[in-house]
Amino acid sequence: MTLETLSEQRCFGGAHGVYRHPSAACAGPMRFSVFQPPQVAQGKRPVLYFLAGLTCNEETFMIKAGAQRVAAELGLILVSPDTSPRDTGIAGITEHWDFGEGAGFYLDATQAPYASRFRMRRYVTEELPAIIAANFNADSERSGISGHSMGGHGALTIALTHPDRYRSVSAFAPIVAPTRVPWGEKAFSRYLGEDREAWKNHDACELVARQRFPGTILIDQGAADNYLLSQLRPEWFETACAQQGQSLRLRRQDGYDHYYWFVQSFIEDHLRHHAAALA
Ligand SMILES: N[C@@H](CCC(=O)N[C@@H](CSC=O)C(=O)NCC(=O)O)C(=O)O
Repeated sequence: MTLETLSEQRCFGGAHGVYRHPSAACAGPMRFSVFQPPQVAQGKRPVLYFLAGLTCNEETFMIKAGAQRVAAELGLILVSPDTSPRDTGIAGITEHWDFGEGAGFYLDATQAPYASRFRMRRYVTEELPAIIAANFNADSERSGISGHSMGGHGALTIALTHPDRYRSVSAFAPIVAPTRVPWGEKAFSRYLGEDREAWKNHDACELVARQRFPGTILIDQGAADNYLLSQLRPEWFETACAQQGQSLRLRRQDGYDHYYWFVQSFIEDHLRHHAAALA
């Protein structure tokens, strides 16, 4: 596998880079970004994967969240993948902002014509970690995962499915029950077909009822989020966690909306949450 460096720049004593590589999972080129803290010069460091939301790409989190200063202090490597394969050539795939390119929902599509390219679950959980381990000074045994909105859904569902691979999880304004809200219903019916039982494997409320994550899940949610009632419904996850005995720290932040002004206001707490679990 060849890893192509698209850019690499010094940042808080470490480096920020954007990379491209041929992906077996997504059957085409994929891009991701990495912040390496200065401590990678001394040895392997823990890794935090951050999954961005609808319409975002591999640079959104790195440019807008302002995470690098504290990640440099904590010695955390940050990795943010693109939100879907690109230039797939699938008919109509760029016509919607909440489905298709830029909206991969961190699952492996089972339906034609999407199944051949939209395999973001395999990409994020298998292919990308192997690339990070092979090319960066990363301690793969100490990996955490976080995300925003669609990416919060990705972080929660991936951590709840693979608690053996991720030692910490957090989310900003996550879609916690995609099987019951319009964004999820639209994407899942296309990527996964009409069998709603299969959808449940990608729904954090359903997954937490099956098995607990061995650690506290941290979620921040803006109380003035325009998507709160229509798409997010954190109280449904709060109830599911309470029923399962899952440790959850859900913080409702007065006056904050859905966007990266909100994410950048609380990213430090999330980085410290992960660093403590990955120490
Ligand atoms: N239709 C709009 C809105 C897209 C949008 O709100 N994207 C959010 C994530 S929503 C859930 O996954 C986002 O993170 N936007 C980037 C940002 O910088 O805030 C559009 O097309 O822009």
